[in-house]
Amino acid sequence: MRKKIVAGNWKMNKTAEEATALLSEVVNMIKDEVTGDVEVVLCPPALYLTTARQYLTPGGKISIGAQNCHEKASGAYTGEISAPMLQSIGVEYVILGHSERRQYFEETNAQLAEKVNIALENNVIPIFCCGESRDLRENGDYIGFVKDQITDSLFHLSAESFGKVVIAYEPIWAIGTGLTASSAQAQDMHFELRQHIASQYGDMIAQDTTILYGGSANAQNAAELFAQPDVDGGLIGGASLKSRDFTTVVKAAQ
Ligand SMILES: O=C(CO)COP(=O)(O)O
Repeated sequence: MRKKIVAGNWKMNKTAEEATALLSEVVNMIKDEVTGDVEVVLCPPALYLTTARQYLTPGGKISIGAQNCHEKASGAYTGEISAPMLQSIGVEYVILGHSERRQYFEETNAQLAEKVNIALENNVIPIFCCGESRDLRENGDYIGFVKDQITDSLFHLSAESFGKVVIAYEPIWAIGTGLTASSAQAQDMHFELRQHIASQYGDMIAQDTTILYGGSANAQNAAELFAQPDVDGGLIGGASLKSRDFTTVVKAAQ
């Protein structure tokens, strides 16, 4: 049985004081209200990862994730953060290949393959993001495009390593726009991606791969999205910045 996961990507939001308040609210609400089998991954800005760690109880439902890491283990890369550093402070996950990083920081599929490698070498689980633009959705082979992102950045992995990766399908046109993919659109793409994974790694691994949906998922639409057979949870942006909304989304996945 594959894992259900709801991850909150805070992006570049919250001062230290605000972050601490949100962490404490979210941790308490999840502890009190979420009884089912769903893993929660909080991905605050890197500056607050150590603080986030201190709020978690060992063996609990909540893990922490970074929003990015560098493809090298260490060195003269001013301003960057490496996978060994993340591991050394107890970070379990790292978001890689978010469309904002692809767009604003020109991350390529080949570079992301290196980031995936170094994360896995350091026991940090990649949450690998993929997704098409609006233009591609309307005018092109958007399914092929997203499959290629997965092929180019992940299909060099051994079956054992691939089995650790979490995929997040985030159509760019749905991110921060309020334009959620319909549950049918999400299901169709997740089904296609699972078939694609099966073609490389076989049906067992494909069935065990957690595929999250991201893009304007919120307290109102999460239940319908997560009810789709191939949607295994969500990667949540805006709605992860409010403790009540985020907890409602998490509950929708249990
Ligand atoms: O990019 C996202 C999560 O990584 C989605 O953001 P929104 O939920 O704000 O659309």
